Amino acid sequence: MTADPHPALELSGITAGYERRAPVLRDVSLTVHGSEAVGLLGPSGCGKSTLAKVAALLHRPYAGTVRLGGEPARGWRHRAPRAQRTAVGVVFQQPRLAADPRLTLAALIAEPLRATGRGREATERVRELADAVGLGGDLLDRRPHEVSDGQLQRACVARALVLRPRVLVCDEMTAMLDASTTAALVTVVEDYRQRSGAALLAVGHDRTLLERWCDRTVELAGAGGGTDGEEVRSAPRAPADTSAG
Ligand SMILES: Nc1ncnc2c1ncn2[C@@H]1O[C@H](COP(=O)(O)OP(=O)(O)OP(=O)(O)O)[C@@H](O)[C@H]1O
Repeated sequence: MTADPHPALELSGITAGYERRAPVLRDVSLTVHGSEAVGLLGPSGCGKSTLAKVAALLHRPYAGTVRLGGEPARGWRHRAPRAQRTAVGVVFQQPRLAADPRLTLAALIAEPLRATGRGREATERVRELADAVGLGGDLLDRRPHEVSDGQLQRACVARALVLRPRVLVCDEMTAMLDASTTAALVTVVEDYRQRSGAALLAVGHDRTLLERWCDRTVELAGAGGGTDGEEVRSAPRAPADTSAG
């Protein structure tokens, strides 16, 4: 790949952990260029989700730098500047933990627009995204407890795309889904990326899926007490096919 002075996402020397305990990640670096899809693999507990949260500005590392489009992160969680927070869309593994149970699916998808003063765009954008993720009938009017996990995850993917992020972080997005919902949601993300040129960091355990889906995969090591260094293994993409099975 030619030199890219402003990669979509650049993690440099990230050392991160929880409550000042021993770091889970030590000096991990990873760059995802615009339009690139990178799959992040590694054993359970090695820190993949921690790195995903750091990338999404949701977890402050002990040390290291996150750059979005070349700009260093200027805060974490709600203290991150709006322009940086909204540049990253995130989908988590468990939609029930991520979704406010009081909101209808329509309100859930629209909420980032309303929170950024763009509520007027909500009706059209929700309709557009609901079509894309396959939420039809009265599903948009239901609350999370009235829909299946797969339907709720479809809404969470739509929500992650609603502000047209430059970077998407999908943390085990498909781990709870059946093969056809997995294939549908991967297609939605890929359609969005092809149209927008957004970068993707996809965390998962399903090596076959990530190697088909992504341009390359990287592997965090992990054994005992944290991940050191960066790309332990990097595999090229298998022939294009985003189906799960
Ligand atoms: N909120 C937290 N507080 C304290 N420790 C945490 C917290 N979240 C994760 N950890 C610990 O950090 C380490 C890395 O967790 P993380 O979820 O990043 O790993 P992972 O590679 O995504 O695992 P998995 O593949 O099982 O989802 C684990 O030892 C975990 O117990």
